[in-house]
Amino acid sequence: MSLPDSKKKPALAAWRCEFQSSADEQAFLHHHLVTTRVQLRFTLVICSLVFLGFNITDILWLGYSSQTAILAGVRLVVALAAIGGILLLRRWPDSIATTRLVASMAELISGGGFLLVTALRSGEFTLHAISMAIVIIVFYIYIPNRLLYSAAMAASCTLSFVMLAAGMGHLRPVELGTIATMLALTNMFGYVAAQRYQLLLRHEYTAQKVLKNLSIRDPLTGCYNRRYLHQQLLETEISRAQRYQLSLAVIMCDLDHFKLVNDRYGHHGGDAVLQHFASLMQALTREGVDSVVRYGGEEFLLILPETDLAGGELLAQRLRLALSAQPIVYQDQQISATASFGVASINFGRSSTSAHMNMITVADDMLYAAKNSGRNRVCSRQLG
Ligand SMILES: Nc1nc2c(ncn2[C@@H]2O[C@H](COP(=O)(O)OP(=O)(O)OP(=O)(O)O)[C@@H](O)[C@H]2O)c(=O)[nH]1
Repeated sequence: MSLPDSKKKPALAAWRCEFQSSADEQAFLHHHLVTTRVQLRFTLVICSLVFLGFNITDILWLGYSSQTAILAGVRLVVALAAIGGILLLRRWPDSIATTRLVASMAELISGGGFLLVTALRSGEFTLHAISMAIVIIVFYIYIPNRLLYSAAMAASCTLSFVMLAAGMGHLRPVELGTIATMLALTNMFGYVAAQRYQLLLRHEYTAQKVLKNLSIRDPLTGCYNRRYLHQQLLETEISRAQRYQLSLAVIMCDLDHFKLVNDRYGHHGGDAVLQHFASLMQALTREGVDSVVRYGGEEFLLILPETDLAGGELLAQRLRLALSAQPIVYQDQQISATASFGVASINFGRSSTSAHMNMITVADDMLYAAKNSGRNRVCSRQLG
């Protein structure tokens, strides 16, 4: 388990505007999923209403003709696809893949529908170019999708539009060139705006994570603090062990004669010993499973899920030996340190008592038994 670094910022890929680590990106997407779904639903509703609403302009331009009926059909298909997307989002609310699929389908179908409308109303390409610019902005900004997907959809839609305009629009070269340039610029500014927005969201997420980390950890050692232990950690681990009828062990440990270390090497020397001991505990425990808490000044608590008494004792002995085996180097001096350990474990599969209520107290009693019997040793007791 590595010592968490609250100042470390995850790297971002500039063009994709995603975290370079896919684990970080997935965590961010999950964190943002509810907002993304609300935004996507809102966009689908508004876009399909606008799409349907433009039926009026079809009638105004073409009257009641077979072309108008086809256009109405196209618009209806786009609106129905949007409703299908909303239903999919409701069916799989926790799926990032579904959200992306719906966003991409929305871009594909609305882009295709829009191109069909322009082809069927081919006399108004200059006006359609304005709508095309709006469609590009909607793709980049309002449909929450992977930036690369949005960019690909917007660019291919633009290209198809320009080709349609060239083939069917009866435009002079200068008009066609102006439309193409204007739409290329719209793509460029849309991309830049989306890029800034995506980066901003990820910076904000990183800042929130750093702040959360700072609020639950001890600044000197990087271990969890006692407030986090009592507010969340202990209850979470006990409930999980109870639910799945598992063993849970805790180790209370305390550096021996630490006052003497401070007296001899100064407070900073003492701090170096605390940091060394903390990083030993972080290194020898399971990352993402075990928790190391700074319980008091030079007292630490380890919470070890799915660990029986023998497992807890083994870890405590390993830590004890690792600490005593190697002196800590501090400003060209070597500081020898030892610690005492109290282990308590409970098996929720066998225990029907409320013995876990005083688990920490028992570990603390064992720690003082270790201190009283000479220090630099491990004492343990099974609960329940
Ligand atoms: N350097 C440093 N010292 C600390 C910190 N927090 C607590 N201490 C010191 O830790 C020492 C604890 O001393 P005691 O409680 O007497 O215990 P001890 O000397 O370790 O003796 P035993 O626990 O009985 O082996 C005190 O001198 C505290 O000032 C800290 O963050 N940094």
